[in-house]
Amino acid sequence: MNGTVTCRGLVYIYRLEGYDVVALGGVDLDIAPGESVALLGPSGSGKSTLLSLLAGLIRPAAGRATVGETDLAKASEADLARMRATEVGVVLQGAERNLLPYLTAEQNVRFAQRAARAHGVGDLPAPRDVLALVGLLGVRGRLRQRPHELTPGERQRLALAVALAHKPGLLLADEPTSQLDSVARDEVIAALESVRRNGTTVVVVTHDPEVGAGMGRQVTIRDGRVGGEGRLGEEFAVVGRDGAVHLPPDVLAMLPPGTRLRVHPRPDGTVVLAPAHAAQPGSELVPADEYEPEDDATAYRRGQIVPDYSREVA
Ligand SMILES: Nc1ncnc2c1ncn2[C@@H]1O[C@H](COP(=O)(O)OP(=O)(O)OP(=O)(O)O)[C@@H](O)[C@H]1O
Repeated sequence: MNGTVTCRGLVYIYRLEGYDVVALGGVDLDIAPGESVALLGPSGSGKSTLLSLLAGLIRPAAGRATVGETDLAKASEADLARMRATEVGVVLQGAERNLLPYLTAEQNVRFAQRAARAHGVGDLPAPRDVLALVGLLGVRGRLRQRPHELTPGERQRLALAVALAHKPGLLLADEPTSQLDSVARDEVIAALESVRRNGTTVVVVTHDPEVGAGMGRQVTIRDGRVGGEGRLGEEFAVVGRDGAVHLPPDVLAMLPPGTRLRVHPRPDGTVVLAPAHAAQPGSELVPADEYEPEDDATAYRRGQIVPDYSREVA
């Protein structure tokens, strides 16, 4: 069990006939063992592509990514197969795609352990323990039922159990709550939390803010890069390796693309971005040594100041 993820300038390009789609344009991301992270962001921003890369299903076009000890750019196909069989558990979108319909819940988990066993992993957990971890043990004899006999929420938790059958250090789940009602969704969130408490790193792609809130950290992917982060209820913009910052949508509405900004570092470690068009003759920004945060309201009304962005982003 390790579960560490490191991405540096990670790029992925879909090469289509006649043109390329740059799905990831330089992702920098660190995930520590035992963290739970939600990947959020608009449709098409690159979340699923990032998940597929971390799962070793596709290869980076450039940049670096490691999962545990495996360098995803340099690893051989055999290394990647080993990583998938022993270190990473993947839940594809749509519970059914992860399950064999003719096997019972318990048999599905046992079957999923075969690849790890083939790679020499001996101390695999009992399927019942894995099912207990996701809250499926003792639910009306669910162990002996087949996927179609389970409720949608139970089916999704069985898909989690199958991905966890070989006790991976990292669980990757793509939209694990899509098409679930709120009760089933909350059960999946609780199962993911139980998995994290058990020591597994959890990375979930989701559109659901409730799922995002249920994870310890929220990472927003925009245009193929990490655009922002949330931790403990606080929102942060993230400075990219090229110095670019994705402004939150409400600030972007005030500062549309192409706006010229004056950038004023402040002694207190904050930075003020002032649109060039807002500066009136004789209304210079408050000098750094006289700057007080309560001046913001006045300066804001003059259109001279926009929200501060801490340089000390997490
Ligand atoms: N197989 C593919 N072939 C070509 N382009 C693709 C393929 N898969 C994804 N893309 C493109 O790559 C970009 C990122 O897609 P991706 O599916 O990773 O985004 P996403 O954030 O997961 O979107 P969604 O939330 O809608 O699932 C998009 O422009 C998408 O159209």
